[in-house]
Amino acid sequence: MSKIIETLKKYHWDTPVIIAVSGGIDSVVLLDALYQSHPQQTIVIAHVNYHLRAESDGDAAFVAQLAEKYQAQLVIKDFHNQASSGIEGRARDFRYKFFEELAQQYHSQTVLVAHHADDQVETILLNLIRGGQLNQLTGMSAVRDKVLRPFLNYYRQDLFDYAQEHHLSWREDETNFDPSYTARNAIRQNILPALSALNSGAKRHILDFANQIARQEQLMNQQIQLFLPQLEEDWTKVPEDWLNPTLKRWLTDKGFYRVKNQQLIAIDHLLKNRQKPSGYIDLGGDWQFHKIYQKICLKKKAKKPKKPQENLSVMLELNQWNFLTDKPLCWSNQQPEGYEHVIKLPGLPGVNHLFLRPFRSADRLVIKGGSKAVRRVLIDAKIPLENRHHALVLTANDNKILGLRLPNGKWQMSQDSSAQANQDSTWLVW
Ligand SMILES: Nc1ncnc2c1ncn2[C@@H]1O[C@H](COP(=O)(O)OP(=O)(O)OP(=O)(O)O)[C@@H](O)[C@H]1O
Repeated sequence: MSKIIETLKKYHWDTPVIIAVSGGIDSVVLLDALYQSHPQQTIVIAHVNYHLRAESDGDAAFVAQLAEKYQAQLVIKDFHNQASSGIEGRARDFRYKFFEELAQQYHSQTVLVAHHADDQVETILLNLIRGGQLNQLTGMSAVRDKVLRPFLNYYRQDLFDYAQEHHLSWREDETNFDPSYTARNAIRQNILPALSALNSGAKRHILDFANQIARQEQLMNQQIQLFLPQLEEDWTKVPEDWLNPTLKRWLTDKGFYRVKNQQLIAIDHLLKNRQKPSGYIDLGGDWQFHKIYQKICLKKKAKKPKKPQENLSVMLELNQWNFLTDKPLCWSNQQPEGYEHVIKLPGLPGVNHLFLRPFRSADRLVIKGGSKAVRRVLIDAKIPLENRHHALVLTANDNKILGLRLPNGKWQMSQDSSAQANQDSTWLVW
């Protein structure tokens, strides 16, 4: 019995099985071998008529004949291309979406496609020259969701031999032979033959490398799984060499499959930059990667925050409640009782009003033995960059800063030793 049939016999599928048949030699061989190896299996043939070549309708008619020959059900879906570029990708997406719909409709867990070892080598080389992530060099997976590729260990020649031996006929796609048509064709027609002339084992060696990479990836993944919880809890706990691969996995787990190398490098720089305890990197779309001290997270790009007008200050009048902050705030000269939060202010003789306004870059708080820039206070209090503009300073007149209200609602007061708390004391309450 043919090795190919033996290979298929090893699979046990629930019925029905969906098989993607283009009418080309690969899928014709797969269909025949499926039929021979699983004679009791209910087979559903899925075919997409792309209407891209003059022969497209002929292909569909040929596939209909195959359905009769193998007593299979047949579903043909028409693809009407409206775009002028990116047809290949669009056609592929359309095809896999169609397969998934069919699988649901027929309650099937299995969609067979006939990619073989030569397709795999071409895919690996294509990915290699396009650039991207190392794991793309492992090529197509033998199983992904419901899609199964049982021929990845067989070369085109093996399928050709099978077709000859079993007197099969198939449709030829002339565009497959035109190297100017796609990069894949150029690899198939020119580059792989040239590589094989240099070393007859070239294709096998490329596949071997891909398998080794896949195994390394597996090992890396096992280790990365252990680091993922640490990354979320406190990224500085992840050993430096593992940070980048763990981040990559974290991003893909969150649905970011197409993060570019440049972006990963930028993220790496941001994390290691001690001068910048918080910051972000654009990931494309509306998303950003954020570092906030030891935490990392993904955030939707904030709509440009309205920068508070720096000169906008709110006057606090004695014993009047003010609603500028999330909890109403009052400056009072009456001994406060029963308030959750009270701050005692030094006597301010002759002062009838206080002001609350967004901080300015030159603002400084008085501390023991000197002063400290409000900007620095915010950094030391680990207020993320994007929240800092919510900080408010309390002033008696424009220059004398009594205190700072942090965006997290906490206060830091100036420690002005010249100002005595006395019977003229006032209080801030909220
Ligand atoms: N028109 C089609 N209708 C149904 N199945 C198809 C069609 N074209 C291709 N397939 C399935 O996809 C397999 C791969 O086909 P082919 O190598 O032509 O596609 P490709 O465009 O290189 O594929 P991919 O984009 O999936 O790598 C075929 O063996 C077949 O199982």
